[in-house]
Amino acid sequence: MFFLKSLNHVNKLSNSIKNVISVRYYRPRRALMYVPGDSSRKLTKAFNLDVDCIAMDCEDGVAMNKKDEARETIRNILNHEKVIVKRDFDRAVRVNCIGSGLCEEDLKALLTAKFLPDTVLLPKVESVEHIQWFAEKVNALIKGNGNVDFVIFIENPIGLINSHQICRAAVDLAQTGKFTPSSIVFGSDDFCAALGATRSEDGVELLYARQKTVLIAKAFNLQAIDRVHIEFKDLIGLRKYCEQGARMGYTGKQVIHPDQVPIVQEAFLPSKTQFEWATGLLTAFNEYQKKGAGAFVYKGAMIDKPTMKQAQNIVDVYESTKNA
Ligand SMILES: CC(=O)SCCNC(=O)CCNC(=O)[C@H](O)C(C)(C)COP(=O)(O)OP(=O)(O)OC[C@H]1O[C@@H](n2cnc3c(N)ncnc32)[C@H](O)[C@@H]1OP(=O)(O)O
Ligand SMILES: CC(=O)C(=O)O
Ligand SMILES: [Mg+2]
Repeated sequence: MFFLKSLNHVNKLSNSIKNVISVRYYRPRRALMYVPGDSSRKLTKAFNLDVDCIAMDCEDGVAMNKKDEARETIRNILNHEKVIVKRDFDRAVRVNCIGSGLCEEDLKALLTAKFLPDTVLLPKVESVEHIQWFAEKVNALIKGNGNVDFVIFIENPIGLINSHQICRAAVDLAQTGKFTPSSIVFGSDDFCAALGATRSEDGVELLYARQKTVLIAKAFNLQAIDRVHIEFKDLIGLRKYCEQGARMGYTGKQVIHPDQVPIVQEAFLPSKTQFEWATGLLTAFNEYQKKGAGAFVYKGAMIDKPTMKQAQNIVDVYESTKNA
């Protein structure tokens, strides 16, 4: 269900479960926070927050006449080693979309800085050709053994229709490429605009696209990152939509304002009760496997492999996110 990179994360395990359960490496993106790349003030503020992912933006958060400034400001940041204040965050960049004619210049500036960004976010992906274009540029620009995580944005109808082939191409080209597909972002604002839909309180106009995006993500073992709640002062609504997204299978949510971060980070973190349920279940599962039993009863419910996988997901996320 989740993207796995290596097993070296096992060192972070709590002592109590260290010898019983393994934890798979997981780079969390519960809150993916946009910061306009031309705003040094906001960037400085963001680096001091307790947030999983900071997306330094060259795209829609930046005015057309500030694109050069954003690119230069972000490149200067990437020329310095990442400084961890609150937690080891994902230092990500969102480049302009391929159709804009600005993407190549963004990639050239950002992938040749002294340190690579951890992740490149590519908006408005529409086709396999977009992925091929991206792979060619990234592979040519990144030197040596460098590799970046890759986040695909689905934010218009043609992108959604082609999303299966897009993900297939990304996963296949990554085998020999310098990028690793990690997530799909649902860009609901652009999606609404492209659809000609009117945003409503319950978001019914986006339901199909929101569900299909999470479905495609999970089919390719990618994280699924839910829509922005643009009414950033409405923190009660934000919590409600986080809970709804998490129930649908989303693993995180895009945010635009610091006040949104703690609510989102908390909403996508499994509770201590869930974690204890999961570790207890995994321990029992290991014991029953040794005895040759595939199915068994745990806390009154029948458990077999699918429930074990859900429990493992909870442990992975909990362990990777709890440490500041
Ligand atoms: C659909 C999409 O593509 S979404 C992605 C593109 N959009 C964006 O990136 C927008 C990001 N967000 C923002 O720029 C801002 O939050 C706005 C414009 C919406 C509101 O900004 P403000 O009016 O300054 O909000 P507010 O006064 O409440 O901000 C409080 C503090 O948080 C800071 N802040 C606000 N947003 C951010 C942010 N995204 N990152 C870092 N710091 C931020 C402000 O600078 C301010 O700090 P300061 O007083 O020390 O300067
Ligand atoms: C986040 C974003 O890019 C969108 O909703 O369009
Ligand atoms: Mg968008």
